[in-house]
Amino acid sequence: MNEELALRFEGIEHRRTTFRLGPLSLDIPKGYITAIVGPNGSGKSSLFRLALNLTQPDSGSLTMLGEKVGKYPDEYMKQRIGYLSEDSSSHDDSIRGNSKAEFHSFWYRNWDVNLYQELLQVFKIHDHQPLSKMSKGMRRKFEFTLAMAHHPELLLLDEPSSGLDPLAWKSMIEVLHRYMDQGDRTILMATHIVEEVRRLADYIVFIVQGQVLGVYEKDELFSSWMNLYVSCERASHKSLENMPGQCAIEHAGGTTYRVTTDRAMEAEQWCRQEDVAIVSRGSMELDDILAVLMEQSGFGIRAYEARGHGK
Ligand SMILES: Nc1ncnc2c1ncn2[C@@H]1O[C@H](COP(=O)(O)OP(=O)(O)OP(=O)(O)O)[C@@H](O)[C@H]1O
Repeated sequence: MNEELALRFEGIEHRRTTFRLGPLSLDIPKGYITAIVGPNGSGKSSLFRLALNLTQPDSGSLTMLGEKVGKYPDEYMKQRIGYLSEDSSSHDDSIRGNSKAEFHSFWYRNWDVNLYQELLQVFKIHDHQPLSKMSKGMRRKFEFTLAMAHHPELLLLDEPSSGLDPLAWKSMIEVLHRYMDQGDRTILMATHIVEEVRRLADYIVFIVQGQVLGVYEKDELFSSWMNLYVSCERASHKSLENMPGQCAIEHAGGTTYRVTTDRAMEAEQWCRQEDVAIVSRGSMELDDILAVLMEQSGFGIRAYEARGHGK
């Protein structure tokens, strides 16, 4: 058993009529924030449902906080986890916020009424309303508050900022930073928001069509991926293909080419050696990197068209 891991997916496969997740293996380190990033329908929420034992894999095994998922009753594991699902449950619509909180206080051993009240104030929530009467953002903030208030060791957040206004989003980021400051806490979050990943994540997992494309340390990822605009007499598609980490080459006019590399430092060194002038450098955003990775793995638009589809 690895004490350093919050979650371990080992050879997990989950088949549905129109979708197959895996087979995949994935380690989520303890003490860090990991963001799962991928297009709609790629399997992010499915990973959460498997971790929470809401659905079971067809093969493989899953370990969470050192325990095999499914070995103990869910009630035991859920004491240690805070979960914010993508959608609110309609079963709770008629319940008032404070009644739901009362239920949580009874059920969770570590329920912290002071933290609960503090977060209500931070997010300006009035918990006497029925949940169905709260606005989408209000309800999201309330459910986030509930997920936090029993001091979970592990937070599973499925698109946490969905529906939040910019001020509430900032508050949420601060609350999450404060949560992590306590040490030995872990967050696994699914998100489409690039800025959220930039501000929060230590690690990034890219997932597409049920397959993990890679796990990356965030700062390393952003510093190693770059668009280099290069120019030289000899510059031709052919010679630039030898640039280290070269992932894509596009003619940008005249003798200038845009080369995408995932090994920026080595690529620049190569340019100096080969007498290729670097005209400018462009950092890459997460969605650009994901698009290139998808092309490389055969999941991208070009790869799709090359297989004779989409014409
Ligand atoms: N209850 C279900 N029954 C059958 N198929 C399902 C069910 N829930 C999800 N799926 C399918 O599983 C696939 C992955 O869905 P999932 O919700 O895990 O994706 P996601 O990455 O979280 O997407 P999004 O970014 O849109 O939230 C989709 O093709 C979806 O249609």
